[in-house]
Amino acid sequence: MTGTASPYARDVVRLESVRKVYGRSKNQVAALDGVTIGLPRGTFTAVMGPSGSGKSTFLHCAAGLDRPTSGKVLLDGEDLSPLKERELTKLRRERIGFIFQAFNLLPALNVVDNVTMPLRLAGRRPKKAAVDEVLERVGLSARRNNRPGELSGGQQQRVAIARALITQPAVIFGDEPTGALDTYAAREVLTLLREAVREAGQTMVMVTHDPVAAAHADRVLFLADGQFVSHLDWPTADQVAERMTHLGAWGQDSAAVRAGHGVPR
Ligand SMILES: Nc1ncnc2c1ncn2[C@@H]1O[C@H](COP(=O)(O)OP(=O)(O)OP(=O)(O)O)[C@@H](O)[C@H]1O
Repeated sequence: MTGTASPYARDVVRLESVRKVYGRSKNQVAALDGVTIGLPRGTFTAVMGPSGSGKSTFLHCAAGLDRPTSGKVLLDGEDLSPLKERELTKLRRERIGFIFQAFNLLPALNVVDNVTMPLRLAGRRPKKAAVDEVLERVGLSARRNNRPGELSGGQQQRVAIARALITQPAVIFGDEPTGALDTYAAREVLTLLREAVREAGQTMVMVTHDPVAAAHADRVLFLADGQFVSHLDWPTADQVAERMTHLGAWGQDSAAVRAGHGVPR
């Protein structure tokens, strides 16, 4: 980028005044209520917030899976709003990686074929060296011919991480990527994600309910009622948990906060 580049050029993902409204008239819900935020290249961001605060909606809008009601989403400076469905699908396939709680692997395919699926869908021939490297990175070189059903949950999620990394996407979005894993496997997966950011300059955005998972991020953003209300840089899990408690995320406070501020608009 040159000196004339936008001051936001380092943001891989940028949302500007994004609103996402579901429903009609008095049943309307502003799931995102005017969100402006930039996610810089090579950073690991966790998004937390009480149930119903808009985390999934944020992820879906930021990843081009859903269109905002108003406002803009930019990926590497490119405005997604004018893109047609086919162009969005291509962009998601080629420039965005996804990791889901439920792994979403194809059960009939072995590890290598699952990992290389995004390349083949994009009409690109997988290079053996690149596949070997990504399997090595996630510690699955010895399991390359196994099917998902023959792997543990943590190993399956590592296959999904390899599948996300192989296209060298601009950004990887994780939707509760450790939600189905035990503590040990979750820590392994988070360490891998952290390394992909630190060593390979990957940009990573993860929605999570788990303060321990969030504490692996550089920055934790807190959503409440469709707006980012605060953040913590390099927090401990305890600091994240405390902030969540203040947002009324756990226990009786949660219902009180939602009833008080009213998520529906
Ligand atoms: N398709 C939809 N139709 C109507 N309302 C929706 C739809 N999707 C989400 N909402 C509403 O938008 C708000 C935000 O939902 P969202 O799923 O983004 O929250 P969340 O923070 O991800 O919640 P959770 O932690 O429980 O998964 C909620 O009030 C929800 O009921």
